[in-house]
Amino acid sequence: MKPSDRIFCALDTVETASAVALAKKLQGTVGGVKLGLEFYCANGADGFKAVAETGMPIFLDLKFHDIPNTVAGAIRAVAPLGPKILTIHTQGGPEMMRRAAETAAEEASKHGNDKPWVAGVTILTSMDGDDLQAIGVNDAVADQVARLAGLAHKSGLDGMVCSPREITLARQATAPDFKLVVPGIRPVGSAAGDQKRVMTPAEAVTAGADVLVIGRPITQADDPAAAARAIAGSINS
Ligand SMILES: O=c1ccn([C@@H]2O[C@H](COP(=O)(O)O)[C@@H](O)[C@H]2O)c(=O)[nH]1
Repeated sequence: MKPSDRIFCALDTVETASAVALAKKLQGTVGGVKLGLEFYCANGADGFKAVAETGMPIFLDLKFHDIPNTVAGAIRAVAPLGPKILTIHTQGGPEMMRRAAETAAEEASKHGNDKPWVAGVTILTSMDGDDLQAIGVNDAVADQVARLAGLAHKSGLDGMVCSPREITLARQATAPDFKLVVPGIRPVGSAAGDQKRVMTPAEAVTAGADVLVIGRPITQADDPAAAARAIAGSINS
């Protein structure tokens, strides 16, 4: 796999036209784009379809977190769009994750699409140990991520979302082919912003990340395609 193919650029905007323009500019410099809550709440399925028309593979990052029946219904609703990756929260528990995985597989075959990877979000990369304690989780971030990783794998998910700092332990708690989707990526010199558990692109790939999710270091650059190329180059070297 080329280093650039591992990069999914987060298009966090409410404007379909900006997302489409950026997706076009990034053609050939990244493996796909990510549409998340901000974009989908503003533009819904029509916005998704407009970006999909550029030909870019799409990671639909809606982080479903609800009872099993509701999450299954949400997956049925977005499955016809044919996303390459979908996210749910692992904290919804094993039954919710099982239903999500089953539903994604059934719906993909019904609509003639490739089965999306269903990836479980563990602990958001914007959180640290103090944030976990504040919500009543007294374990260290690493221990909680390892627990959720094992649960996600046993529940039939295709992969998980974790910070680059937990890649090694996530791999140990799952399997060699379990997809590790990794935000919290900051090239040397980039502002961390609200991200608390970060590493550089090269460090994350060396540790074993399958997909690097990178937003602002690309989208806020003067030349986003050049920024994406520089990131891919840093992974290569
Ligand atoms: O734990 C998580 C889960 C998802 N994200 C998403 O990734 C991007 C990161 O964007 P940057 O601009 O590179 O910080 C963003 O869309 C988040 O919603 C995450 O950061 N952490």
